[in-house]
Amino acid sequence: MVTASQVYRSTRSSAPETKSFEEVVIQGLASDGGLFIPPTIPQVSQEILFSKWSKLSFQDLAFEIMRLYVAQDEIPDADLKDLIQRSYSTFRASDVTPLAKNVTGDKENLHILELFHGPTYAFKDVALQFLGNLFEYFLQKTNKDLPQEQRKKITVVGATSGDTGSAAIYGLRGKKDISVFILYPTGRISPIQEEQMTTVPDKNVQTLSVKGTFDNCQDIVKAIFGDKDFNSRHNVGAVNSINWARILAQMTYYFYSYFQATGGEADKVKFVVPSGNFGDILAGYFAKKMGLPIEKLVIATNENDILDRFLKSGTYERSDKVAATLSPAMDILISSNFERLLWYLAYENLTSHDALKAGDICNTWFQELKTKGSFTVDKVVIEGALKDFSSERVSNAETTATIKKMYQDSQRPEKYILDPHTAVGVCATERLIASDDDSSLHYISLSTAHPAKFADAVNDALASYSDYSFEKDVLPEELKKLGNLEKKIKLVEKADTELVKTVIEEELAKMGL
Ligand SMILES: Cc1ncc(COP(=O)(O)O)c(C=O)c1O
Ligand SMILES: N[C@@H](CCOP(=O)(O)O)C(=O)O
Repeated sequence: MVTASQVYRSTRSSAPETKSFEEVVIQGLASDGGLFIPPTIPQVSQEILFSKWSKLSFQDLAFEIMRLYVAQDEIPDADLKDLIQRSYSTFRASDVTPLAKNVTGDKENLHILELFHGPTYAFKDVALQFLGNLFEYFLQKTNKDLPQEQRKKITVVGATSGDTGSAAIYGLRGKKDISVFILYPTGRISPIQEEQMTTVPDKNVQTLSVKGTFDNCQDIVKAIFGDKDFNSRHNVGAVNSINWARILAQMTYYFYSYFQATGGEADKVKFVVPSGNFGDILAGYFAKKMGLPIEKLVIATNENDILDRFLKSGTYERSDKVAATLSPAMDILISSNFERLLWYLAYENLTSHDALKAGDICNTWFQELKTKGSFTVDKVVIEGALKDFSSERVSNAETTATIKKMYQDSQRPEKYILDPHTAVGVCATERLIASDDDSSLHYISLSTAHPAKFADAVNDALASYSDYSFEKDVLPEELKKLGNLEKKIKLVEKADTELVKTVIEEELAKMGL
């Protein structure tokens, strides 16, 4: 039996058709340009949450959550468990996403959720190790017993501001019937991020360094998905958080860390999430809507603050003026996943609770964004958003000051070193702790990357401390070796969709897969 939360529809569709989990994972982006969502969010009772789920391991919890969104017919229990076990066996931490509790001592209840213990040292591994195995699983089923020339092949095309790219590559390298093309903005990712992506020798992987911004790369990827001809020739697949499986896999750590922080009690918890494309925090929104009693989800942005401005003004505005900040993976002005949230806000606001009408409204907003460069939502929509979210904007100077402050003041462990994205979140968290002045609240601040990935920002903040050494205190052995490996980069001189498509087809021919 398929339940209501195991079928999907596009955020822009006003037609009754729905899709299966497999269809949305393989297709990535809906053909009308919208994103896939489950119109019904499953509900988990407080009884199940606190007497059952709070006692589960990360992997068992992931299974319980995913089961609600994936029908048995599509992935039977044993296969889903196996996919989960294999995906998290590559992590360096046995509990996958450990929580550093009370980092600043007992008074603040400030807990840091370390999401960087996967193969590429960023939170993206949590979802992309799983998505890589999921692509392989579905392809193996489809291609079983087919001769080579009839096998279905997927061409993954993704955009990265630094972390998604390497996590996708490590999730998909060497996988049969899959080729991977990752676009990144030339000169706007850190040297280690570039080394991680470009030193992978597998034949099925190619990085494309594009002259432009991350938003340009993301626009090209979306245009490629919208190109019916190209798509039917190459079966384009998505690894960005437009792919629903990314959001699904990220839900687990909201539940898991909540139970770790509160000891399994239903205490008040705020999650603070360094945000760019809005995929990470959206997983928290689903956890909250499923019944986890989250007090608030706090969007922490750097100086590229479209989300913060939207919550304050109700106007979502396209702009080309992306600032290069100390947290470059969040240098994003168009946050893909915001569209998913807007669909639910439109839906909740309709007294008829009509999914088709919600699709219509969402479509109108995004057509306006395309034609006029902005759209404005009603006050009630913003009021709806503010029930679940608040936002904080953090400057470069505050980011540096937070890395320093944590190094000086942390107690468990001492001299805790933050990456600049995590520092944006921790700065926002410290602000809230001061303004809330409520010792019963727990704060879980998401640590989205290992500091080794952002040497310049970390060294700028800490170089003046005589006992600090990046090589000794921060850089893992595994990352030290990357500098000696050969790099495979293809430069794309202009952020142009046609040019990128041509390059992909040339490279695909060379791969000969
Ligand atoms: C290190 C890091 N932190 C935060 C973010 C923002 O996450 P999201 O795009 O899901 O909002 C990203 C990139 O997405 C990232 O790479
Ligand atoms: N910060 C990301 C940008 C892409 O976001 P995604 O979550 O939609 O893949 C990156 O590091 O690439």
